[in-house]
Amino acid sequence: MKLMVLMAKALKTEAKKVEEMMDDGMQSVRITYYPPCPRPELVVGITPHSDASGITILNQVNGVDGLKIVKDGAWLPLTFLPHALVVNVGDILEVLSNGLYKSVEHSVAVNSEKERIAVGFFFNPRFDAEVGPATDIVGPENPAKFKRKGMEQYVKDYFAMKMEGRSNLEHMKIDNDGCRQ
Ligand SMILES: O=C(O)CCC(=O)C(=O)O
Ligand SMILES: [Fe+2]
Repeated sequence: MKLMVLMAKALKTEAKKVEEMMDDGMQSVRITYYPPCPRPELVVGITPHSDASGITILNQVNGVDGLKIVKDGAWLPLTFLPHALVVNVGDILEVLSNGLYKSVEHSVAVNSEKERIAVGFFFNPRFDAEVGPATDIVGPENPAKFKRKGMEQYVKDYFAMKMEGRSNLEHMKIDNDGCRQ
């Protein structure tokens, strides 16, 4: 929550609004177990996606790497620093910032010898909040790039979609000509 509010402050948006949006928000945890595979190049641990969340905090519990992110259009394997957590920008923060923060596309490769265990904590707005660009940063100078919808609808739409690249975010985009899709 604090992190999300600080990131919002950096956008010069009203932090109080973000605080209200996230207060008592939906939080979830995903624990993923990646069994070793002798031919890791033939399998994927998790297919490429961006998280639908505001932010995600990842704890790579047993120190086995595997996370990859897209940076400057290319896949980059990550090494977690010992005892460090990784913080990912999710789709909601990209929408809220009207595209200033970019949600990170990521995937996970499996290890040929070792199992991998990771725990992801997903921080989201409250169910009755609205997901959309912060109203105080959009205007004629910075037209909204994303649609607005209630968090409940956003979650329903997300689960109705295949987890594939940044498809969730594409869904939220407003047409280039400014028309709502
Ligand atoms: O295993 C990881 O490090 C990442 C897992 C992940 O991307 C997710 O649960 O959304
Ligand atoms: Fe993820």
